[in-house]
Amino acid sequence: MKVVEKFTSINGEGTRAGELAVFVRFKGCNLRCSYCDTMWANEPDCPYEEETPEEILNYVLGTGIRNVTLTGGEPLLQKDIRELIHLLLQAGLQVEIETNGAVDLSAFCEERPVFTMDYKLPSSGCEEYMITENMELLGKDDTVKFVCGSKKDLLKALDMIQTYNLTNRCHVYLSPVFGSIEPVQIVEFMLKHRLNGVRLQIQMHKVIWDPNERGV
Ligand SMILES: C[S@@+](CC[C@H](N)C(=O)[O-])C[C@H]1O[C@@H](n2cnc3c(N)ncnc32)[C@H](O)[C@@H]1O
Ligand SMILES: Nc1nc2[nH]cc(C(=O)O)c2c(=O)[nH]1
Ligand code: SF4
Ligand SMILES: [Mg+2]
Repeated sequence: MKVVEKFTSINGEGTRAGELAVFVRFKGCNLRCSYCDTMWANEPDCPYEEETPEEILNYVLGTGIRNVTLTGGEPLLQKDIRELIHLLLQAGLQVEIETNGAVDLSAFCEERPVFTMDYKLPSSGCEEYMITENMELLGKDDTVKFVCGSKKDLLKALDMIQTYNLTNRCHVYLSPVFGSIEPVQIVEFMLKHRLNGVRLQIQMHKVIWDPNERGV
């Protein structure tokens, strides 16, 4: 598996935000979002370590931390990702996958990690690649995250939340594209549309550390 970084931190996003977590970031992505904060990991010449699922499991176990986030890049494109998920779950770890909404989740639903799935909005430039059938596969422990950079993005997120009845299906987060929309604009939008059951999320690691810092 192509690993570009592994580190321990607090999870800055998602339902376990604020809890300790181990991160494994994989190389490569099938999208190119306008705002991507880890584009470096997607570049063909990005250095990586080739690691087996067993080696990754041993690293994770060695940290003594029980939450594991697999991210990237797009983690679900790694050839051995199912084997890795299997090993981590078997070890009793809490496994979260950050995925981009452009990979069919049906292949990953037997042995079930927690999915934090983006729905890429218009300002990402990648909305056309969204597999909306994935919405039907999500359950109460999963999350749909809308990373919003504009008013148009917010309106599209509202439309998707209503169309797929998302707040009754899973967790729903609105998160600003870091630095390009004021969080207060999202709060005002939530108030205006009475978005009960939806949460604003700010990436905590970008507040705690330099926003461009890697490995945190
Ligand atoms: C870097 S991606 C990796 C996982 C997967 N490729 C995806 O897009 O979900 C992890 C999360 O960071 C979010 N993200 C990336 N760049 C961001 C930015 N500039 N501001 C806020 N969130 C960002 C993505 O939308 C995604 O939810
Ligand atoms: N601290 C911290 N929390 C995170 N949660 C999701 C991350 C990601 O890049 O997917 C991330 C990250 O890069 N750092
Ligand atoms: S899908 Fe994720 S990793 Fe890929 S370009 Fe978009 S934000 Fe970056
Ligand atoms: Mg990140």
